[in-house]
Amino acid sequence: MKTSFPKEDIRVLLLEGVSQSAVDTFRNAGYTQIEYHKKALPEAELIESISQAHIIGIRSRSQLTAEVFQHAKRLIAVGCFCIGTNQVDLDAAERLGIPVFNAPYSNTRSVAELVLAEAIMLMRGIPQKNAECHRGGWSKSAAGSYEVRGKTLGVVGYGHIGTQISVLAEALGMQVLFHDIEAKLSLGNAQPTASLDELLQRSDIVTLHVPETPATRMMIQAPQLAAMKPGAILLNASRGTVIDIDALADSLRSGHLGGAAIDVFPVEPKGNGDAFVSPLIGMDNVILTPHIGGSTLEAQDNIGIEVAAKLVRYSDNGSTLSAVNFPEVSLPEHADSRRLLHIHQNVPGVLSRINELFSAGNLNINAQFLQTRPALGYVVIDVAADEATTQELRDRLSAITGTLRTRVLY
Ligand SMILES: NC(=O)c1ccc[n+]([C@@H]2O[C@H](COP(=O)([O-])OP(=O)(O)OC[C@H]3O[C@@H](n4cnc5c(N)ncnc54)[C@H](O)[C@@H]3O)[C@@H](O)[C@H]2O)c1
Ligand SMILES: O=C(O)CC[C@@H](O)C(=O)O
Repeated sequence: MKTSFPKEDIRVLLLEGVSQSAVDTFRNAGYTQIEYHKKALPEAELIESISQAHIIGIRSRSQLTAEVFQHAKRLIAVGCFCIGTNQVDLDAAERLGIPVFNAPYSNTRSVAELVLAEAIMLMRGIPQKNAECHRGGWSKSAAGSYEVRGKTLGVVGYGHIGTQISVLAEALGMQVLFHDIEAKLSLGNAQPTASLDELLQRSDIVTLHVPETPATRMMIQAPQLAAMKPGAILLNASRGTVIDIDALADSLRSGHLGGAAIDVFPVEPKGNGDAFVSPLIGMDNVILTPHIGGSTLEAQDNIGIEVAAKLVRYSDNGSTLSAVNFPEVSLPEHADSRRLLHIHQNVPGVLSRINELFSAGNLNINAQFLQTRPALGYVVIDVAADEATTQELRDRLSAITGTLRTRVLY
């Protein structure tokens, strides 16, 4: 479809080595200006690049702060090629009328598989045995080595990842407890606990699958670690801010916890080759991985397609379905129509002023869809008008008080 702003002029900035499938999705949709970086950019470079970009795609390392958004004068949309969106100031993006998209499901199975594999490895003491063999040692013994069958797994955050782990763990013969702030339907025989503390006290293995929020920051500190069973195992593939990492190192050093597998850290290197620093380095009973819980080729390939397709859809047709910070609107295309987008502060009277413009011009609206959030309204309008009239309408729509952005799509 011919868009009013030529696709070849739309600049797409892709950072952090997002999958080639994202690049292919943009190219197949007619987007040719794609700037691709394997790493996250340092802030000054990010600001420079984002000031030219219409669309940006990131993973978990690029911090899109309110300050960065101030420089993003041309930006129309953000794609997080991952689940977490804590690296983006979603409110700042909303205030500027910029929708943010993510991939809420595509890597969840990969995380679930890794976590269960780590649970089994740690229960057998394999990380220690592996390290000893590499040092030329030999310690053939069953001491401290257990099956996971019959053990209790505590899942904190019973969402897309937590529930999959729960089902797979039951298939291995484990008992599953879970704790969530929302009421959740138990899958299989999993049981909710009355509190986080109860889960910590009753579980042999605890695995964390909460998002980064003010409530989950430092959710696991020294008292929570002390509440866990002696010899218990802690797994974290959620966000590095959820655990007090120094307290975890102390607990492991004291021998209270039996082991840990940590994929996410309070401070992570910006890219491959940069130094990794952690108080957990050198502990044989700790599996350390470089934030790769969701990094399988299958997951990254699917994420690339999913998020790029959402960005293309928004850019081509205005659909904001599944945006995480924006009113969700999707309107089928109408033959013989031109499509206008109007993003505005959600204050009374904007829609009536919009519609007054159309009736004053004696213009027929073929379709209209409005959706609001507390701070923001988004209306998509299909109008029977020629190109010049539509552009003129756009100028008038832009002058309505409270307008944040307007676009003529086609
Ligand atoms: N290591 C990786 O590579 C990797 C990959 C994917 C996701 N993640 C992280 O894992 C997190 C979880 O992913 P998901 O797909 O399961 O998300 P989800 O949104 O489906 O599930 C999160 C669950 O946590 C619950 N929750 C929120 N705050 C809570 C609190 N204070 N106490 C208890 N429960 C709380 C929610 O109600 C929800 O059920 C993501 O937000 C992301 O940060 C990491
Ligand atoms: O790919 C990444 O950088 C982040 C992966 C994961 O933490 C997510 O939130 O999906």
